[in-house]
Amino acid sequence: MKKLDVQMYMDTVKTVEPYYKLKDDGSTIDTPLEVYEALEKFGHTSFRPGQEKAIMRILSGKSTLVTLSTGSGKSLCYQLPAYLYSKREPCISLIISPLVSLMDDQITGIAKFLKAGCLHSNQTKSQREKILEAISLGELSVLLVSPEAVVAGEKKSGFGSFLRKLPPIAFACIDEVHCVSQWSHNFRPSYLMICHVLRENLGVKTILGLTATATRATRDSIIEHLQIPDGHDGVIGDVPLPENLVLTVSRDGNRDQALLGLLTSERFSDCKSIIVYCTRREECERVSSFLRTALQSDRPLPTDPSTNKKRKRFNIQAEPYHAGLSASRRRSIQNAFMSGELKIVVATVAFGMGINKADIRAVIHFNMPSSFESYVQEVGRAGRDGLPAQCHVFLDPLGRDENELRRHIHANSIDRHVIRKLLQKVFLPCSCKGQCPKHEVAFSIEKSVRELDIPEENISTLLCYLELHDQKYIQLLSPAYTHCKIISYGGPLQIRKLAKDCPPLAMALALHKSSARDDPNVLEFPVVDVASAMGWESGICKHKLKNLEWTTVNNQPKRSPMNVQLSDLGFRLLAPGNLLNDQLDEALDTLHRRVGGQEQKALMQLRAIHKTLREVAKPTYRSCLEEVEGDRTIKTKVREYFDSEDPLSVCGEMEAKPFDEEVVVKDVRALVSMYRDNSFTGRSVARIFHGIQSPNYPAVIWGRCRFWRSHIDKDFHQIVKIATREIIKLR
Ligand SMILES: Nc1ncnc2c1ncn2[C@@H]1O[C@H](COP(=O)(O)OP(=O)(O)OP(=O)(O)O)[C@@H](O)[C@H]1O
Repeated sequence: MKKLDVQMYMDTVKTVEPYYKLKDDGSTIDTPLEVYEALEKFGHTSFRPGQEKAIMRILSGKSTLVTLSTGSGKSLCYQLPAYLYSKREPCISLIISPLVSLMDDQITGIAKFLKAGCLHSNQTKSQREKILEAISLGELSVLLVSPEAVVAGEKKSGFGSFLRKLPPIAFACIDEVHCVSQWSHNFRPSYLMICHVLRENLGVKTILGLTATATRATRDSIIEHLQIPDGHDGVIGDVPLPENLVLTVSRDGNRDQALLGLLTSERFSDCKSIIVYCTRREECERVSSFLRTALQSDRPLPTDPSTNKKRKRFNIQAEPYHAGLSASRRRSIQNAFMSGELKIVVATVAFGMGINKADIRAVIHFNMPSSFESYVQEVGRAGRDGLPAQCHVFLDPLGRDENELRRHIHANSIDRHVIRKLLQKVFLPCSCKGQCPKHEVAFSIEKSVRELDIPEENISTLLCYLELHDQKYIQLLSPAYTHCKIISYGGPLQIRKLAKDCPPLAMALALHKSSARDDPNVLEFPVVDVASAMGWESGICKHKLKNLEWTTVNNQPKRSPMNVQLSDLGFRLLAPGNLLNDQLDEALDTLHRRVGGQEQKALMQLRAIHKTLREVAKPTYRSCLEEVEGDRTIKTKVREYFDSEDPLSVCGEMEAKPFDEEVVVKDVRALVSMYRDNSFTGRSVARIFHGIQSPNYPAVIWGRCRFWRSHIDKDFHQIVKIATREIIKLR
């Protein structure tokens, strides 16, 4: 929404007063009877730890962070207040959840008396319209939406427009709220903006954050984002890792055989639903077919000691699951696993986000997890029913897993000169004197991705950082088409004739005159250039231009001989054009520091978990079959990590391991001379050597090059340095 629209919208928004008043000292009142009655309505006789406090805080209008382990009953913390608020007055509670593919399932899980609906981009138009109608009729008490839908709320039409139709919002709940701070930098840029939009654009005062994993540092940053009035006192949490999980680690030389041994051992053989996590897609495929073959062999049937009868032959089916599979294949594998038909899923971490299967009995990390945060989240998918569940990590004795995970981290780092190029697209020079009111800027997403050689998501993130910067450098607008092509079937004269009544067309013609033009019947131009030359908003220009396709004959609308095509979706924003060089440098430094900081942090998180797992790992899986006293050590260490003021201090100094430069130098030269047409940078060479794909160097093509992944064991930044130096020498 634009500022003015926001103001108008905010003026019409009726705010919802807290359900209960706070005591004079700012604390919540004692829990009234009606809250217990509501609890009973949800089918429970008593609160689980943390629930009562969270519910009373939300009913008293105090923003709160709930960090409870998976399966501990976090949903009630928003469902019960939503129920009471909606009983008192017409209002809605907004639940922001990143799990778009599972929203429909989440709705099914909500008690029927609490009218809930969801809005997401995977719905058909008619499904969406039905929900919108229910919203406008005030029939819904709870609405689940994706973070993107909330942030896209500035659009006048389309997906984001529903925000204007909402009844007063009682409170908002952000699920997986750690995304605000932890991996949001590349996971979902929109998470960075949510709190801002909720507060500024939707007038939400109370926000509830839910997560299963948050270190102290993450909690600190969530407290800041949610503006929790009483800081850490407003955090309700338990120690991650439920007691029913049995955790072990081993560092077997032959992991395939060890995995097989583990699965057929007494500890795991009765587990009916198992997730095996691998880092790479290829590994998922390989391990699942290995398991299928190995587990379905005609081995003699084991005897069941209780009945003394031969047990049924293993009916194990293992299937891979990763982002490289088609959506329908992924869905059918997920469904088979959920229904219990499929026993083992060998998956990348893409599997499991929001999987709500209470009886997953085991989670095995065939490759080590990338941080304690991911570890806790991934093992937390097992044993949600509270019954014992088995978890095991295989640690590569040679540390190759760590290299593999490091690749993923480096994939998101960005060169300083690339950030500078992006800033040049954002801050276009203008001639404003004094404070610039900010101009509309739009640039093609596709072209920028190619030019900067970084994915769209990373560009969005950088733009979000600029918007959230203290200086509020820019204001992001929703993406829009940037290019206009007008084809006149009535010849060039027709274009000029219509230009008389269509100022944007006249301006396009004027601007276009100076450039060479091949076909006189065709006029092509960037819409924002025309808009800014006129001082109009590009949306209005596009509307006027699109209207050229219609004419009125005898008071009837009729197609004109013009065809107006809008194309090339672009990032769109408002930015000042007269920033001083110092300010530009500052913006550049901030972004570069932030990206570098994220990379450094992820590397340290990886190192922290690797170091700890190495300390607790048994030499082989066999030592983990019966005695599980190691379990205690792991749990203590994980808890220490989450409670520590400075959890990453366990890593010590990060030093790159020295390596033989000569080999790398030789390979850089060979690569550059082999592919002369490519304008390599130090980073693009390092990415190839580490097997990291980018928009201009996709794995499907470069994966065939002999240098792909050839130096994965060497420090990425050292390779960037060496390659940059060699490329300059070769020029
Ligand atoms: N007070 C309670 N008494 C008994 N059972 C409860 C209570 N609160 C919640 N539950 C039950 O606990 C189970 C898990 O709850 P829920 O799905 O809310 O967990 P969660 O913390 O949101 O998990 P996740 O992290 O996976 O989202 C549900 O079956 C729910 O009905």
